[in-house]
Amino acid sequence: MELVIGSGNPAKIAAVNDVFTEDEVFSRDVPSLVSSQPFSDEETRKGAINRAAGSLKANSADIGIGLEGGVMYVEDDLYLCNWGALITRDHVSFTAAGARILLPKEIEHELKIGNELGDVMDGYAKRENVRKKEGAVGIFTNDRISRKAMFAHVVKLLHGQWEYWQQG
Ligand SMILES: O=P(O)(O)OP(=O)(O)OP(=O)(O)OC[C@H]1O[C@@H](n2cnc3c(O)ncnc32)[C@H](O)[C@@H]1O
Ligand SMILES: [Mg+2]
Repeated sequence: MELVIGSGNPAKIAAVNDVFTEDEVFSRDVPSLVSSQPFSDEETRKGAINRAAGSLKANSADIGIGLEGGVMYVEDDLYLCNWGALITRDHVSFTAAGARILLPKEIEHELKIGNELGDVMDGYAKRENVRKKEGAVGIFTNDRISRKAMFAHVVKLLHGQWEYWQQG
């Protein structure tokens, strides 16, 4: 089977490869059609769905996958949130959300003034390309859960739902 992931981000591509080990995985950097820093569950989920749909248009694969990172408020606290979508060539779609962790107030401030989390994290952690490697989730969990591992969990949720649906 052929899959296409709607991102050029290596952490996202590796997450799909980790779960769909028997399949051929392509990647296409397609637009999420939401803001570059989604600020709610709704917007982040929509970005994942748009990327899955867009990747199927850009490639002839059987399945398109979209993974999107964002942030969302619970009362006054800002959390990292993550969403995934899997869409088949026949337009059957599945969605799932990943881990959430609380972000420090200083990160919240940077995002509120318009900075993207990926850029903020590089400055905060004094590392480079955090978004393509351990991610904010890796930094704030002391490298125990990487961005790839977190997204692999989302992809597993998608894979499982699709398998369950296939069994009728
Ligand atoms: O190439 P794409 O697929 O767009 O990869 P991306 O790293 O930009 O990832 P998203 O668009 O899904 O994430 C939206 C924003 O949130 C940032 N972000 C989300 N989760 C992150 C994480 O765990 N670590 C670092 N940045 C993160 C990301 O860099 C963007 O600024
Ligand atoms: Mg992005």
